Amino acid sequence: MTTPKFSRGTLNTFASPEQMSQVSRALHGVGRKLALVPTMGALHAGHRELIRRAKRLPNTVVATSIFVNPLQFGAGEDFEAYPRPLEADLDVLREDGVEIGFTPAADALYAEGAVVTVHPGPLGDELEGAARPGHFAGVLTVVAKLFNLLQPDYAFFGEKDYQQLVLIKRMVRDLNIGTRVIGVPTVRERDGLALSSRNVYLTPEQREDAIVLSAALTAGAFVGRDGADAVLETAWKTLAARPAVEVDYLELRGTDLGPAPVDGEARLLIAARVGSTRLIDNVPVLLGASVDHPAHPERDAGE
Ligand SMILES: Nc1ncnc2c1ncn2[C@@H]1O[C@H](COP(=O)(O)OP(=O)(O)OP(=O)(O)O)[C@@H](O)[C@H]1O
Ligand SMILES: CC(C)(CO)[C@@H](O)C(=O)[O-]
Ligand code: BAL
Repeated sequence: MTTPKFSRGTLNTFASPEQMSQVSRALHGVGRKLALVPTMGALHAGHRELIRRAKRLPNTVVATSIFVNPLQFGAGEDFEAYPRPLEADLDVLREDGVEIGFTPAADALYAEGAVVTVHPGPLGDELEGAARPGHFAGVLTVVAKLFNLLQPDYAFFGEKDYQQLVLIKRMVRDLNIGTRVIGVPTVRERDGLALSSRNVYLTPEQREDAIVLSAALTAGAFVGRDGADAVLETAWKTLAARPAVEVDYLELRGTDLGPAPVDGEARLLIAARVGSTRLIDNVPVLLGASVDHPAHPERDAGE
């Protein structure tokens, strides 16, 4: 079988997994590296930041996959409603200088009767996994399939989906996958709201309410020096200003999502429902009095 055509400096789109795999092997064969940015489409500035970082790598072809993965959606979730503006997405990829767009159909990616999946371990049932049973098995399975098909040297994921990033890093480590996973800080609107494809579901009023997620996280992180209880109390106080926002969880964890340390780096994570839209966010927190915190002039003046 002849290798499908790949032209440098332009967007090449492939829907066939077999063709995608052939092209990536051919590119590796001529010494090019591959960076993969997996997405579900409806591309926004968060995705574009992942692409921008990938584009910085030397001698590397950037591939973006666009695939709304049925396996990671539970019954009653928004699989059907999820936005799919494919033509606009391909325009974004062209504008950003992406050379490969991989847009498989679900029945091409999943063989009929496929039953083997990647089990995420206990963390897969916590936080997002508690609210979305089976979600992370679906995510890890599709990411493993993408890694197998493209054999990317690098793959970029956003910290907005922090638990997903931790689990993908763990999968790569535990299954000896040769891809280097790179996390990218969350891109936000000017009022702090984390960019998400699901923000389009919000009414103008809900959009106002949604600001409280990032406001609560940053308020909590700001008092990290005073310890875990202070962080959580401050975040909850901020959340109380928007009673229409229904918090699913607000948790302080270690950076690997194990228990938070008394002193050191931690992560504050939230999931909340604004109307019928479920939003997530998280921020880094420095915990305890014995670590160096950024200066806080008013308080430090009194010490
Ligand atoms: N605001 C953001 N900043 C940085 N990365 C992001 C941001 N939003 C999404 N990403 C990353 O882009 C990749 C693709 O995510 P996805 O296509 O699900 O978009 P999304 O906006 O997270 O959609 P959803 O609202 O369904 O979670 C993931 O690695 C995700 O973490
Ligand atoms: C990583 C991913 C593309 C797998 O479907 C998805 O979970 C996402 O967009 O974050
Ligand atoms: N960004 C994570 C994909 C999901 O919510 O299904």
